[in-house]
Amino acid sequence: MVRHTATSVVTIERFIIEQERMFPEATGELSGILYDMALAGKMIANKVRSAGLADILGATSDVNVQGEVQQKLDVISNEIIVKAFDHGGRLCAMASEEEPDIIHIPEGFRAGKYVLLFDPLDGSSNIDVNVPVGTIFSVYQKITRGARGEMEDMLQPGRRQVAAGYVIYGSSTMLVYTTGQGAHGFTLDPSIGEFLLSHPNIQIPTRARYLSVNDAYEQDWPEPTRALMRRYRGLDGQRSPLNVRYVGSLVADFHRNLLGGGVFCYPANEKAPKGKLRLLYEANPLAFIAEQAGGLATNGFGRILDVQPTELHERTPLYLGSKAEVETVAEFPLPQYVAPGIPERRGTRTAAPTPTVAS
Ligand SMILES: O=P(O)(O)OC[C@H]1O[C@](O)(COP(=O)(O)O)[C@@H](O)[C@@H]1O
Ligand SMILES: [Mg+2]
Ligand SMILES: [Mg+2]
Repeated sequence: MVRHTATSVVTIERFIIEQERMFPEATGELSGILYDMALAGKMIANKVRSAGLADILGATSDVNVQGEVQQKLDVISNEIIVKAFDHGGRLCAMASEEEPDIIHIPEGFRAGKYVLLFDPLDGSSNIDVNVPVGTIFSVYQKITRGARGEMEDMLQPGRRQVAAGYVIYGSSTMLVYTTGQGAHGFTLDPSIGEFLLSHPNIQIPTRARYLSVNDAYEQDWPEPTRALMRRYRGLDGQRSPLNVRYVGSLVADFHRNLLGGGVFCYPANEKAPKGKLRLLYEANPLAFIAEQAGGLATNGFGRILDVQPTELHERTPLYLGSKAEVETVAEFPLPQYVAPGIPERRGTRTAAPTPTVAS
């Protein structure tokens, strides 16, 4: 692998090709998917950047499968991604936060061997107030026979992802992705319209600085969760306090913690027994990035990437970020509102996930 520094002028396309060369059997289809995601990211960035000038702020009158009112930019971003991928011959199906069912490749187009799952616009509640938002994506290889993508191809444990990443639309637009060879960040240079390598081989700082949690839900948290948050705040004298930072856009909170060191938490509670965030297109892709950057991700009962999904839009409690802070979760016996979806290992309940080599 060619070694690059943050100052090398390397486009994402060139970087993807160099990574592909490490796999002589590669067909270029996965590289093509990453190109198309970079293109879709640029197109969405364009919309987000000028949102205040065009009539694309605000809500539609439609409610999505999550029961949330769709924002205009949710719908626009979803369309941009579907159009970027529905003809390329690389995918056999897609799934989106904004669509109830699998999105099949239209008849007449060659179906590829991969499936793509995505959150077209993450942090929708922040769109109208100019706070960073993002796009999150996850890619798997098809496992079923036949050309069409099936639900089984979507419901694979996160450890089987072949690629994952996100685009953050903040003070600059960045794309961070992994194919299992480290996590790498690219910054969009608007003057040339190119994503350039700016953060090669990201390593999440082991010494955490930030805690990202919405404590407006504190009254609904069970006692062990409150105790965990007291630990992070240094209130039980076991550690120095983490500084609280919460944007309310998962991508933005995760990105800060990935670069600055920290832990993001979205616990379950009686009212939300599985938390809020979606396993397939929010938790799994960021967990893959976190692990590739030396961090961890758990649902409080085990490694997020080992969860066997059962539904397309299933939710999960999420603790994600710096290794030591995520491992701390294991010290607090969180109540199990629902089965954690992780195959039981005889006699152990290990909240702290132990990353294993992808199978
Ligand atoms: O307002 P809450 O309950 O803290 O939830 C905020 C969370 O919801 C989300 O906005 C959900 O994602 P979407 O905007 O893609 O639906 C996350 O980005 C964020 O972390
Ligand atoms: Mg989201
Ligand atoms: Mg969304």
